[in-house]
Amino acid sequence: MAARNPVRESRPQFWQVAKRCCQLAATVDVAFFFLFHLLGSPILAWVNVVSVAMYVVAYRALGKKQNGLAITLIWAEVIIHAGLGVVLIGWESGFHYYLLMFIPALFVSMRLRGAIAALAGLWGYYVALYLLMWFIEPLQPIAPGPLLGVYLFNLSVVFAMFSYLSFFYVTMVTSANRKLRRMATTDPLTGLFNRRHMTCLVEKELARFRRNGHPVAFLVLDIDHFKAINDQYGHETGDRVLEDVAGIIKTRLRTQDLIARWGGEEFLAVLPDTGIQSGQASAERVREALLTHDWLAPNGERIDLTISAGVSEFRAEDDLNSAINRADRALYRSKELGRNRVELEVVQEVALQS
Ligand SMILES: Nc1nc2c(ncn2[C@@H]2O[C@H](COP(=O)(O)OP(=O)(O)OP(=O)(O)O)[C@@H](O)[C@H]2O)c(=O)[nH]1
Repeated sequence: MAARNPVRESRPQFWQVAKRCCQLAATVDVAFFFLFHLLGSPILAWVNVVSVAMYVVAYRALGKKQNGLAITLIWAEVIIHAGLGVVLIGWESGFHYYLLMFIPALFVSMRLRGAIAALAGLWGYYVALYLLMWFIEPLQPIAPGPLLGVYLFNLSVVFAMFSYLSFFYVTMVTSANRKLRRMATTDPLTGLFNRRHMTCLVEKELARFRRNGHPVAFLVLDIDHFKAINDQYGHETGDRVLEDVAGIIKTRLRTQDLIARWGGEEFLAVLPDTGIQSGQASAERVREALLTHDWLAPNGERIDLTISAGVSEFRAEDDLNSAINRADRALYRSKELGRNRVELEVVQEVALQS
């Protein structure tokens, strides 16, 4: 049943909270069982035994992902229990507050149209109960003192449950936002910035560069013969290599450096406050770290992994693309000159100077 309902399947945290609520509600009902015996209201006392049984079944149903059955049981329990509580000992018992707990839960557990229909039904039931108690006296009234105690107890439980639900909603929304932001800005495999986000970040960095004139170095790093690694050891090993390469690049550069997965096996690093010579030194550091790392395939074979890199420095007349293009040209030269090396884009600079 649950598998056919994408709304229910898409909010697993809600169903975790529903399980907790079942535990909490069952505990409260056990307390009520003894309380109403003491207060001389046996019907309400025994209602709690049925309630606990319903919560146990609902809890187990949630565990088996039978969410439809669970929500039906929880609904039935609260509606009957709240109704009986009000009819037997009066509106002043505060049992009706439990009905209000459904309002936020409805919107999380149902599609909008269903939630609105259920909300209208809930409102009708709540109002009908209220009006009924205008015309009839409670069927099993209890003394004013205990009635006040029951009211305060119910009010406190509803306060606690609302707080818990509100805390849950805020936590869920915050974590969903964080996840969305991460998905929108990072590459899932390596955890580095993705190309789109990197472009935004670098544009900001370059605006800063234009203001204060500090140098910015661009490093384009590309794994050599990566296709052969994939072909020989499989795509999964290729993925693991990419993750590890990203990790090593990160550790070898500074925290303020911006690093992205720019293409399949190509990485872009933008180093603020770094001239072309320092950029070259950083690229060399990365290249050596990757060269000396022990790259082992799952079968224990050693993988020979090297990278080639091209380095350029941002110039006042550049835009993002022209600076990257120069680093790319240097990278091509590294590949042409035999790979496993770092080249600078000096051609254009010489041309401009002459
Ligand atoms: N495992 C894995 N492979 C990828 C991924 N993205 C791109 N590739 C592979 O990277 C390889 C890149 O191959 P090429 O562009 O020929 O480059 P190369 O083999 O590294 O050769 P050179 O760059 O010339 O040294 C291709 O086989 C892609 O399938 C990825 O996310 N995971």
